[in-house]
Amino acid sequence: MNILLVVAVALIDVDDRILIAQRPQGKQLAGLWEFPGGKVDAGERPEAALIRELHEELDIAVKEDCLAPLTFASHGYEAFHLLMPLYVCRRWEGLVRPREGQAVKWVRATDLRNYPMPPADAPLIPPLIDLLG
Ligand SMILES: Nc1nc2c([nH]c(=O)n2[C@H]2C[C@H](O)[C@@H](COP(=O)(O)OP(=O)(O)OP(=O)(O)O)O2)c(=O)[nH]1
Ligand SMILES: [Mg+2]
Repeated sequence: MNILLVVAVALIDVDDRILIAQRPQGKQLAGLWEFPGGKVDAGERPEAALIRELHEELDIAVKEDCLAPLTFASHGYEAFHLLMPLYVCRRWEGLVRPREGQAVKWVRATDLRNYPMPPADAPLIPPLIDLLG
């Protein structure tokens, strides 16, 4: 069994809303809403991977000490087993600007269930509701 390590983040704004992004057409799980992030490259530290992904996908700069671990997803997909730490981040530099054509939305934790997400993400929602209400 192949374990795929993916890092993701709940970016939280001053009104306690969370950023979700819609996976672009042509990608696996296209159309579903996800937490920004992506695959950790070989030899890359998870936090460095997340900082890189946030720059690539959203054009923001995040400092490592602004990333706090919250929970993780562990989910068996057909082709691999996903292990995905979820960080929270309330501070970054720059304005969120989707660079890969993806739609983004700021939503309350209690509204996350209204957006179809990958199956791995369902267990991530209660800890976010606990944190933010
Ligand atoms: N970023 C992210 N990926 C998720 C979430 N939930 C979930 O099952 N995944 C899965 C979908 C993909 O199989 C994998 C992430 O892969 P990806 O294709 O987004 O990786 P990436 O950003 O590095 O993109 P790429 O360069 O490989 O195209 O994790 C989530 O909330 N956020
Ligand atoms: Mg990604």
